[in-house]
Amino acid sequence: MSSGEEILKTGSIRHKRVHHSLLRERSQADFDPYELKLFIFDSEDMLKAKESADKAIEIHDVFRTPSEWHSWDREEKVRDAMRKIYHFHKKQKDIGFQGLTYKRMMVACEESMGQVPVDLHYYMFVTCIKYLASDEQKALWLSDAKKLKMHGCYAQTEMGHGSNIAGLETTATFDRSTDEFVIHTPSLSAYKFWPGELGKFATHAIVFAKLIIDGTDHGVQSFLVEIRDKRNHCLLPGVIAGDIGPKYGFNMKDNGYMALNHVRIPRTQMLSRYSEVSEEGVFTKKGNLKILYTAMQTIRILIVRMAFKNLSKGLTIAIRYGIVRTQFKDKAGSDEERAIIDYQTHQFKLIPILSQCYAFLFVYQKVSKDFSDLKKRIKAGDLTGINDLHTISSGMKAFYTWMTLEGLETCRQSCGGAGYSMFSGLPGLVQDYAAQVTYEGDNTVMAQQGARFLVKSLGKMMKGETLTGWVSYLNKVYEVTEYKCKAEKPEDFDSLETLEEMLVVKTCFMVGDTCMKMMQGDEPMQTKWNEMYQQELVEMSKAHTMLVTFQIFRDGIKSSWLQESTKKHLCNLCKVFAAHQIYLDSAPLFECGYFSGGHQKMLLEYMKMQFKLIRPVMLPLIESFGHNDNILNSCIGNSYGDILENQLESAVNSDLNRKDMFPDFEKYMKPFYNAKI
Ligand SMILES: Cc1cc2nc3c(=O)[nH]c(=O)nc-3n(C[C@H](O)[C@H](O)[C@H](O)COP(=O)(O)OP(=O)(O)OC[C@H]3O[C@@H](n4cnc5c(N)ncnc54)[C@H](O)[C@@H]3O)c2cc1C
Repeated sequence: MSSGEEILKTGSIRHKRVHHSLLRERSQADFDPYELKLFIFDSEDMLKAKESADKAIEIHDVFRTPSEWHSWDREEKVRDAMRKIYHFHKKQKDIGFQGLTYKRMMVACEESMGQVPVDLHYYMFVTCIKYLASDEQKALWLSDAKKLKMHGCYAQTEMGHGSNIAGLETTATFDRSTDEFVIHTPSLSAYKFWPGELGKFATHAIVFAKLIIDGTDHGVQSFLVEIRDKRNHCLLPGVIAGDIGPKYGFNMKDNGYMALNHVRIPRTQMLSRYSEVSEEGVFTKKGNLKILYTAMQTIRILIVRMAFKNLSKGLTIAIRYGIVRTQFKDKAGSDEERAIIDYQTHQFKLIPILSQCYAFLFVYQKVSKDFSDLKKRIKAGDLTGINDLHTISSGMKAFYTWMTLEGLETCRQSCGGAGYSMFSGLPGLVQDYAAQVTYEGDNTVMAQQGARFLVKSLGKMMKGETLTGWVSYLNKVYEVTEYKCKAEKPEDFDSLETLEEMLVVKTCFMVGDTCMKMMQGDEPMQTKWNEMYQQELVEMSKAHTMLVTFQIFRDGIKSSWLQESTKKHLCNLCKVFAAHQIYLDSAPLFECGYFSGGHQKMLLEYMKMQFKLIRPVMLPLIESFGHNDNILNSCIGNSYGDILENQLESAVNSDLNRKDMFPDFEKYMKPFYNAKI
């Protein structure tokens, strides 16, 4: 048992006592954390929405997630999610959200509720109707979809075809005699596999299938197919569907499989904003298909948002735990153990992730704004910038989700054994997030889209065109690779201009070198892309994305309305972001002769200097993201710094402790103890 003095030092949720180290670190903020919080949530309105949602959740048990949630099976988790979304809809009018739009409430609540059985419906199905349906179709379907009278899923992936959408096998054959399409799954590899909400819930699916008219293949198109009878929720004739079973994460989601056996739908259910089939069976394309990028853009922006939301959750847990958890006495005779966050290696683990978290936040704000400007331009018929935004967001999708997954795993490891317990909340974060590197375009494939744009851009530049936008730095591609680093001591790296120069030189060298290789030799382009230089292409795509991220982060800080006292810390994080990216892979800078002996060591020393500045404000910087204890649902990352009582309580209440004796113990184990076998 602990002594009275020890007890007072610990955080305790039960006794509403905050750990003294967290109190000290919170009071250490030399900037206004509320101001930063306001900035993160973008507006007072949004922050208020979030705070109202938090309050409503506090007073309504149904929204709260108990610690036992971590050990629930799939069925319990799905039921919990259904219950939450039902009460959210039902009580939205009288639980303190008054005056806020539905969308704002939903955004404010989504994190507290976790995965619910309608998010794919809203993010994918409703978005598809908005972007792919004709005006007449929208008038028919959109309102029902928004009200959930129609619950839809997005059925693209097949067992045999994921990244290569052109290879999909499901067919939609036009039958002129009945004015219908016949949707059919011709083989095992054509089974739809993975769509979220298909397994148990969806009444409708947007099915991606090859359009066949009179034996001619017109490529993949999308079709609205009713799959379950709304009266009894049974599958309709010709539809075979179900849940795909347990997964690495996302286990509260009913990802499904589906085969369609000659299912007939009216001709008018082909989504016809960009292509259409007439009664006579004439296929026509209309509008500019590039506008379709805007549908993808909505999801990609959401993915950038999910990156900093998830990283900030993992970091809130890891930083609080790092401050409260102590190991080893530093000085002989001292009673005090050192907080693990004060070990240099611990700061090396967490501070670069904190810098990435803020970088992604600034990028999210920038691309959201660029996207809404782009949508206005598109309405006026101007598509300028659509390619640029599309390709930079492919790279962001790939590299941010990879970095976030790695960052979350690092947060988990930084909590030692406690981070291995499901009750810490960290394994669940890693597992659920892991899907993001695969869905919405596998990362390796996305990274290559970014690379393709760079190769094309360099080609244009070499033909004499002046590049603009995010690739404008490539205008000086060969000139900058002649630069030499002027740093003679660690302090010389302490300038945003110097750090940008390093990133520019590195990217130019990688892009220039790879593109040169792509231009030489007689091998077919496909061979060069897929067999000879694919790794270099992906690496240069990363370098480009990191450079653009740094630039957006830096410019965002400069142009923000934040006070200098806050900007100073964000600027330090921005410097860490750049220095860490170079430190992780400085080989290209040595290869092109920009770096010489000693520079890597100086860079390391420079990062140590930066870490000293950031360490005292790590807690207020991360707590500004405002994740409350219900959202984190972590026995080690709560706002009280209660890592002992709470951890033990979670353990005591866990599944295996509900029965004194394990089932079948008497039969299989007891005989050993009684020497009977
Ligand atoms: C949790 C989750 C939810 C999902 N939700 C949906 C949904 O709602 N609707 C839906 O339709 N689908 C959904 N999917 C499916 C998802 O979109 C696909 O898994 C994804 O497109 C990748 O396809 P695949 O699984 O067939 O992998 P593959 O394309 O077979 O890729 C396998 C591996 O091969 C590599 N690879 C593939 N092509 C190349 C290449 N050209 N060069 C180099 N490497 C390559 C990839 O990098 C990957 O490592 C979901 C998936 C998950 C995990």
